[in-house]
Amino acid sequence: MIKAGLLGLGTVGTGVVRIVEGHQEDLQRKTGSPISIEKILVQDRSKSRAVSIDKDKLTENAWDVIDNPDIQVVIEVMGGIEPAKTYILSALEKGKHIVTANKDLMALHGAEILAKAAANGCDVFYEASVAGGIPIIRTLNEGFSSDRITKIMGIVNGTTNYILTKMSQEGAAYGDVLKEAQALGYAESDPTSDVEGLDAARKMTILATLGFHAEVSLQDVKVKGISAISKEDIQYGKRLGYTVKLLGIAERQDDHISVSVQPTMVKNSHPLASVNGVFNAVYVYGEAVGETMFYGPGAGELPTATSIVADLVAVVRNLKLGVNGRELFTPYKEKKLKSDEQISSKNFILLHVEDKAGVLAQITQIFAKHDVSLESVLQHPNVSNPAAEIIIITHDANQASMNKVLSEFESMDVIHQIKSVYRVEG
Ligand SMILES: NC(=O)C1=CN([C@@H]2O[C@H](COP(=O)(O)OP(=O)(O)OC[C@H]3O[C@@H](n4cnc5c(N)ncnc54)[C@H](OP(=O)(O)O)[C@@H]3O)[C@@H](O)[C@H]2O)C=CC1
Ligand SMILES: N[C@@H](CC=O)C(=O)O
Repeated sequence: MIKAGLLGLGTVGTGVVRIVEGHQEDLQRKTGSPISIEKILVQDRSKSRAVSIDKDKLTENAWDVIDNPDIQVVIEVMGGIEPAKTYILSALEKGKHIVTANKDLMALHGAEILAKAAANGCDVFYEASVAGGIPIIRTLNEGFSSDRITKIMGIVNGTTNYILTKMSQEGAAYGDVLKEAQALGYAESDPTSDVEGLDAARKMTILATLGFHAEVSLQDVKVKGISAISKEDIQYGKRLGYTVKLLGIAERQDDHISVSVQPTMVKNSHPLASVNGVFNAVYVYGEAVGETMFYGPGAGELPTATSIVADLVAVVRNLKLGVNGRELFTPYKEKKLKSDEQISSKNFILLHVEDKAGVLAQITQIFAKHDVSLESVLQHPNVSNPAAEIIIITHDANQASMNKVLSEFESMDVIHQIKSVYRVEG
């Protein structure tokens, strides 16, 4: 019998209990052992629970789990940095294996946790920390171990994808859809980290580190969330054949990497454009394999718990073989970040401008001056005031040139507002 301890019995913890109990027979066949959840840490034992559980298993004292000599695996699904970090490091010191869904912790302190695990011969698996039910970490570590990954592009936050889908398809108001996502258990306890892109940035830190084998830190990720996206942006995107998505984008060229999270106009023909609702997808480009994409639910009780219990199975199999602590996938390459001159993309720019002769010529001259070539220009009269809206799609342009163009636009009288600027994919 393998005994596991659970730190947390919220959305994900509840799913873990359901799967371990509901799939017990299959789990035994797959691992050769019965698996039981022995002890569960919660904040409040008196709270009613969504799953029926023997009250004696619940504790408000973390050390009942960590110091329990019968428990071999600790599953951390409480979230946050502290006290989760202290509990995980202490459990590793006691030789216990860790399964966690905590992307905040793995993005910020993954290196320290993996080093402690290596020193103690322990496993640390964190499949559920990125893209909920999609086994993307195992795919990068194992499925692509023979290839050289050059691009990882993902819709890795279910809450924002749910919000953008409802805004785009139903014209729903941002605040109402956010409340729905919270009620469905998708959003973080502080949903600001979802909508401002931080949750996605943490996940991209993890994916870029594993995909490029260099220790990418959260500070390396340029982050912009979805709170400034307007209905106008979504509508103009639609007219031109694009869907607005919050994309995490990690790229590598000649060993220089860039990682960002930003609202992006995705061409409707690109497979990421049709990933809707709480679904996530991760597009991976490998030099040898070419284009691949992995799709599935990115959040929610049972999808996330599926990944957690799969990690638990991996720990138990390793225990049987006596090989725990051998699959820690620590980075081995020096990290070199791309400069703005090396980061290149197509761009969507929406300008509010004065509607008079020669304005378009002035604008296109600025692009030409900085060597930015244009793919299309659309002018639309704004009925509410005597101005016009100009939507420009550029060809691939480097970030440094684009910054110069935008900075010149800011000082031009004929441009009333640089309304939006988005990267374009596809
Ligand atoms: N929800 C999702 O879809 C996904 C979540 N994750 C990650 O999984 C983790 C868990 O998320 P989720 O289940 O949604 O979180 P919840 O807020 O639903 O649950 C947290 C659980 O941890 C317990 N807990 C929290 N802090 C403490 C503490 N200091 N001491 C004791 N117990 C504590 C709570 O106890 P009590 O019940 O008594 O309040 C609760 O049972 C997070 O790291 C999250 O980022 C990852 C992928 C998807
Ligand atoms: N809040 C997250 C939950 C999963 O990581 C999301 O919405 O994707």
